[in-house]
Amino acid sequence: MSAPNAGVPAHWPAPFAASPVDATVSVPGSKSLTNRYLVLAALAEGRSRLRAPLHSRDSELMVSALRSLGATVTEIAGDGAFGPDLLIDPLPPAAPGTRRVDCGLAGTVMRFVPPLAALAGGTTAFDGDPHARTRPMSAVIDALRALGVQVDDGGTGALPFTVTGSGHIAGGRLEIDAGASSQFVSALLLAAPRFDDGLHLVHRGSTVPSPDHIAMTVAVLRGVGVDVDDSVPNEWRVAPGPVAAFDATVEPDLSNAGPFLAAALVAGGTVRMTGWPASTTQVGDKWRTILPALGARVELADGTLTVTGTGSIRGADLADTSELAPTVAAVCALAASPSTLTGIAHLRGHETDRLAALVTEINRLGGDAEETADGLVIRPAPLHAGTWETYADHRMATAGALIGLAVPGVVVRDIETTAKTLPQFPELWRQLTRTAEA
Ligand SMILES: O=C(O)C1=C[C@@H](OP(=O)(O)O)[C@@H](O)[C@H](O)C1
Ligand SMILES: C=C(OP(=O)(O)O)C(=O)O
Repeated sequence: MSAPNAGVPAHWPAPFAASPVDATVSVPGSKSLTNRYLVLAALAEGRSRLRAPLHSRDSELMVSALRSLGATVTEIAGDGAFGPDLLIDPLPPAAPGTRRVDCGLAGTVMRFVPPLAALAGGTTAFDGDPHARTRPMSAVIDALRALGVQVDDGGTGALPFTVTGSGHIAGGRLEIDAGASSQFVSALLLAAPRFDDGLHLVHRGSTVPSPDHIAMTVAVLRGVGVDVDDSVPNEWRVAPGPVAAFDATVEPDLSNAGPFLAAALVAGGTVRMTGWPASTTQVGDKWRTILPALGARVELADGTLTVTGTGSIRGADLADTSELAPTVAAVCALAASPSTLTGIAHLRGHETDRLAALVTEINRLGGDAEETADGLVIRPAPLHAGTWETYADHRMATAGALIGLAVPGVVVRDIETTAKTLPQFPELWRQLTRTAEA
């Protein structure tokens, strides 16, 4: 269920803040948690309930994929402010036959669902948006083959491909190179309790990116009774065994909270984000250290994170910002001193090549951004009006909106691409800026 954005123009004039913002904001559920819970519910021993889940393009693609494999997903009224809860009845013991799965541009769908398709049996054809065909996939394809699953990809190592499963996977020891995406590790760990012998996964290669997302996978697995040993760096052991049916409430998406929180820094003023968890595995919890490094005051009290701009934005050297990087880069483009972002080379394989996209769009508005081998250098430069291209990337869209808050005349093309994880973005952004508009 996506909130309608009727009347949102293809060329969206980003609201400019003529005065400081002062707003209290809530955002819908975490994409990463919602899609992990959905996968585990499909493997569970009975009916699970997901409270306050995300309803967005990525979560709907996951629901459709699981339904096509034979799971039942039903909407039921709940307490969440952004849509119904979900009841999930797991995959049947065997699902022979053929079906198609549309991955859209969702990394979680294209990486997490193929192992499930192998466990379900039958033949599943995977494809997605045009850019999805260029996203790294070969580690999952090679892993499935090493586990004895037939995968036909025409030799590309990418979408589109077909998975033909026998309905079970023996498992055991497996080596992969997860240097291009943490989702390769998460995909295999999530399915592993259902492998006959479990899984001993070993990563060989350059550093695995986005380690917080792997920690989230391990925590969610443990939460449904799965025994996971991650005590050795770059190795994970998942014991075979049942996945307990569960009733879980999804935390708000702290990565999507980022642009709203950063608005306090960019426009000045205060933004209060409700529902901030006391403890979490979401990478977005890093806003509590990133935003102060860029010049904001941040306070967490009684589940509300309050961010206050101090009137100046300073640059910073920040490592491993993962999916937060586009928002961070937008703030850095408005900073009074240089910034260096490192540990994000793998963003070249995200929804678009985010390093190239950020450099192109920041510089198009008069900025001074440069790609490095593993990130970005952004130096102070006065920005001017212009069009901000989004490349079908939700986080490029929100980054453009953030810059438009401080620079009059920024027009974001295809703001509706935010529907990937936050269909309410244009409306929530409008509410945020209402107090600050000229
Ligand atoms: O597992 C997940 O939910 C995600 C893992 C990360 O992927 P990468 O490791 O490819 O960065 C992150 O960037 C993505 O937005 C979501
Ligand atoms: C990289 C992202 O998404 P995906 O889950 O499609 O990889 C993201 O949301 O920033």
